[in-house]
Amino acid sequence: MVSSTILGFPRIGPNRQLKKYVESYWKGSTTLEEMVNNTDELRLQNLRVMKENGLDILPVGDFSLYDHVVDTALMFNIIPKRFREHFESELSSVYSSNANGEYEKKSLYDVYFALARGIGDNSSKDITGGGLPSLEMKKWFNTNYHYLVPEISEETEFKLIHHDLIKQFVEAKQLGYVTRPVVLGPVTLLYLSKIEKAALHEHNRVEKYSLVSSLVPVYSELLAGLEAVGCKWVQIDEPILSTDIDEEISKCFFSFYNSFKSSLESRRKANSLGNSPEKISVILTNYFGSYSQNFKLVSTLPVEGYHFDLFYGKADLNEDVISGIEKDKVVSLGLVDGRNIWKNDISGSASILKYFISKFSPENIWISSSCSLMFVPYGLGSEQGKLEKRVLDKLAFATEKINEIKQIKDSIKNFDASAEGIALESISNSVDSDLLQSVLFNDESPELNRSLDVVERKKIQDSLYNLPLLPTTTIGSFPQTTEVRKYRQKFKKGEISKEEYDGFIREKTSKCVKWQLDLRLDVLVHGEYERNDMVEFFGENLSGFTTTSNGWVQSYGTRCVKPPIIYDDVTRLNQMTVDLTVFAQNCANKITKTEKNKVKGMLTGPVTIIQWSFVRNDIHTSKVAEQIAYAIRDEVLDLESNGICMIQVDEPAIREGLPLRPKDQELYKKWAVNSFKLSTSAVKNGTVIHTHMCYSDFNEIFDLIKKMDADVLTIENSKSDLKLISKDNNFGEKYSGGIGPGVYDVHSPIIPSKTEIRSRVNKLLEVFDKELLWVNPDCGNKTRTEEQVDLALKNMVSVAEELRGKI
Ligand SMILES: Nc1nc2c(c(=O)[nH]1)N[C@@H](CNc1ccc(C(=O)N[C@@H](CCC(=O)N[C@@H](CCC(=O)N[C@@H](CCC(=O)O)C(=O)O)C(=O)O)C(=O)O)cc1)CN2
Ligand code: MET
Ligand SMILES: [Zn+2]
Repeated sequence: MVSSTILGFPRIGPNRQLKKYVESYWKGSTTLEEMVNNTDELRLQNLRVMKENGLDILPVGDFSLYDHVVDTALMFNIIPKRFREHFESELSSVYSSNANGEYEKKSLYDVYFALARGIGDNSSKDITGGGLPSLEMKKWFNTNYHYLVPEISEETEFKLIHHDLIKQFVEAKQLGYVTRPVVLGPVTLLYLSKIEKAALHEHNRVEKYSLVSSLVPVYSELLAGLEAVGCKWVQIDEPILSTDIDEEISKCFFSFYNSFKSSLESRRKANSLGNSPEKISVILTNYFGSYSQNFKLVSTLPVEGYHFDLFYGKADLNEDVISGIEKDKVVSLGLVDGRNIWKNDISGSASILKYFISKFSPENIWISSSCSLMFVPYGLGSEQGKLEKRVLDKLAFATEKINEIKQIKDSIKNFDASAEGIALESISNSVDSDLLQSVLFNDESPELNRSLDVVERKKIQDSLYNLPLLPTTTIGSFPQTTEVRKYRQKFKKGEISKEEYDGFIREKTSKCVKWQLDLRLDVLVHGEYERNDMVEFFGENLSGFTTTSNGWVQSYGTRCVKPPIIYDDVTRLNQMTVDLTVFAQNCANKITKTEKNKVKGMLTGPVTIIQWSFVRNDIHTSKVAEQIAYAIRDEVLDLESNGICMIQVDEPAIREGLPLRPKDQELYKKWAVNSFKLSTSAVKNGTVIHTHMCYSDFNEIFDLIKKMDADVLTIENSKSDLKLISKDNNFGEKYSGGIGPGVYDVHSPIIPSKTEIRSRVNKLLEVFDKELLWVNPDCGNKTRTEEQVDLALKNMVSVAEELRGKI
């Protein structure tokens, strides 16, 4: 019989309990023991829910207190030097304890949360002094989840420093669950990691992947440990297989999986006590796309099964791939979409399943989710009676998706493979039709282009606004304090009136304008106090969207987002931001008694709205982008006609949306760029269009950024080691718009010193024309405290003012 399973389940709990449990421990209002008990209970609750909803095999090790990549790094002792030194005594107690037995638990949690959050946060009063920066955060493939980047150096000594995964397996087994531990694979781990320059003579990839041989012993120790306690299957995640891997990475796969197999075999021999347990099997797991040509390599690896993402990797429903699967392998079919919230087409899924049953033995087939279900909300329970029925009827969140897997399994009960033939053509992909009809695919359309180029526009803009050299600005949001969130919560619950809520937001906004003027910032913002989130807010204000009351998804650590759902055609019903932006501009005019300081309008662009929402899948995404772009375009024009002459359209997710394989990227780039241009190009040449990006590698999307044709680009830069401004790139010569690479990292609670900011600006001045350079933080201020923002911006403005006289 086929088995039902999933690759992973949401960790945050049905009501974001993870956030509450972990954050209250950080604040010191609960003890470590309470936090551990609470989160253990959450983890066990997940197992119960998975089982009750019909799964045969449950994942373990998919749960995490912060992030599964940092979990893996810590388990294998990948701890950067700054933390190893700081926690020397704690770590030695961990190392000296018997990994099987009890180690000093607190020590390891301290190290873990320090890696994730850094040391020197605002829980200590020492917010200005140094501190240890956390690991860098990066996007997990093309999702809005962020993982922590492990740092490997020549001093890294891979070793298995605890046995928590084995303990979790045993615990689940004792509770009667059949489970499959989930482990991040070695090649993907290296791919995601940062190799400290010290480890390499040249920053050289060959050496990075050669480290894989040192990972063989730790993985084989872990798997041998699991085998010894009766574990039959382990899921090794290698989503890097959804990208085009090169020769080096292919070799790395080949060498790891082969050496690992023999290493495990020697451990078995060494440990053999007569009654050796059944051998553990590996299911190699790829998701977010197809294996495509990588399957040739994969099919030669000594693993016992493969997982296929049959939602985003439908290309694998192909004779070449399927004929490469040996008959005795397990095939795990990712039939239920782990990235989106629409109900499954059960009969379509059943057809795919039937096809596989006609080729492989049912005992060797698993029905699964395309990827972990952590990218969709926990369950529809709390939406009942709140969401419109016609929308609710179309949805399946994580819990319902498990149920769908069971339904798919049940639907083939009476299927007789020998009687009913299923042709491959009947289950493989169809091609999109009338795509090219959209204005987004017509580069020359006047709707997409401004009448003057960026250099000519700058001349007009300079004459209008009289900004100083190195103008200072912020990215938009100001702190979303507990007070702000409480007011919004009360308003949503009906405890305060709309008038009272609006009054409070205006008061915050006017104070924020005064604050910025006191700081002597040149271009102001209104602060975004009225927004719960930069995407959800627009979802609440545009037609065709709906928002949920509890549809949270983890974005990083304990931070979550509530992606809106796009279920119909999108139109703008009313002005969304004009009132408050004009209010902020009037506040500024009143205070300065001039119209000198401009307030920048603040909107989110179509690509980011799409990327951070759950999008309908009955039309091509570019069509949805076109609809949103027209709505934003109307808003931009209304802001302009109400006197707002600088307008920022944020596109932080533009890099994240880039398809994983180069062959799919051109189409995306076209509609992504043109939907931004459609949103912004209707304004007068004197109106300054800003855009903002973060979590992007500037190098990778430079051409795309240039084509967007914004007047000013502010971009995250401080965390990525100033890669952007390395002189070799010549960006200074190639980019002719205004540019504001962030001069400090807003995601760290540590206050940037003037020295640090000055050194960054000076480096930027070596690369970019001083007439084009802006001075700003690298992202919005919403997650910081007001005190942190005040100190950081004071330093930033002071540096800009000093330098103006000197350059
Ligand atoms: N969608 C999206 N994706 C993004 C970003 C982004 O800004 N938006 N930024 C990047 C980084 N990601 C981030 C993701 C989340 C948060 C974040 O701070 N999230 C908040 C929730 C923000 C929110 O929507 N809050 C709501 C709901 C508030 C809430 O939780 N209320 C409490 C009660 C109020 C209180 O006492 O705090 C409750 O319901 O229990 C609001 O403000 O209205 C959190 O998890 O804490 C920050 C950055 C990349 N991806
Ligand atoms: C994740 S990008 C954030 C841009 C937004 N304007 C803000 O300042 O919060
Ligand atoms: Zn940002």
